[in-house]
Amino acid sequence: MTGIAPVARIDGLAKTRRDSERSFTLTLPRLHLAAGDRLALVGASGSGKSTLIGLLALATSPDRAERFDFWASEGNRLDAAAAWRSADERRLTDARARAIAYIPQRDGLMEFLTVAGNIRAAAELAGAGTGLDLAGIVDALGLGTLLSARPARISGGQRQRVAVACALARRPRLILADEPTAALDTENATRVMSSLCRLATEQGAAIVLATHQLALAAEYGFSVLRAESSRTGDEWATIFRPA
Ligand SMILES: Nc1ncnc2c1ncn2[C@@H]1O[C@H](COP(=O)(O)OP(=O)(O)OP(=O)(O)O)[C@@H](O)[C@H]1O
Repeated sequence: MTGIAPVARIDGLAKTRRDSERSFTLTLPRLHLAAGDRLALVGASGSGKSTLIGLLALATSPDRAERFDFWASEGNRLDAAAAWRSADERRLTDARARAIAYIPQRDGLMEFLTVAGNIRAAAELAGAGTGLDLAGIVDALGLGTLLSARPARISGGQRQRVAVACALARRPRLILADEPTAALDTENATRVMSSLCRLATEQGAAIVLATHQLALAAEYGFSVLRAESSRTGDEWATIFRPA
């Protein structure tokens, strides 16, 4: 994956999680992402996709990172490996808030705000409210008639499109999506994926998508990092490698 504007360059990343019964180690030898890239993380349940999303979100600290550079804007490189080593929470939080949007499996909307209120709140929280083309995003996602509705009154597919609108309204450089279409039927999954991909491309954002739906990811031109998992006794391990 190469491109003009880098978003993340990660080499030699590792993270171990332990509980009383077992340990799980995730290794990511290399991931270089540029603006406009589309990458799918594919693997069985428990193989570490969500853990990797947390690492990419600058939310989970790596145990080892030979290199972990993140560009919150063009020309503005954060050495996240150094920031984690020195516990520089402020710089990590700032980059995360400004440049990374997250779409969960179920939408995470604020029930007490209307659809329009949710989208505006997402933009304001990321400091992206000024000059936001709210109408363009709303039109592209077919949400025009729903703006004054509360989330409880709209369907699962519509809610997920609002979640995509919230992510895009933040004008992120990196969109992390954790199985965003898993709870949707085929028609709604297609609608969410096509609008997400088209608008992210227009904005120049990279997308990283955790998914079991390899066919859907292939259809939208995602390259694939596959989880290769192994087990020795109570030690589990996954390496994410290009498929
Ligand atoms: N906070 C934690 N403490 C200890 N182990 C954890 C923690 N979170 C996750 N794990 C373990 O890490 C491994 C990877 O979990 P993760 O949720 O990243 O997988 P996943 O591929 O996203 O799974 P799914 O597709 O089911 O969401 C699992 O074995 C899980 O038990």
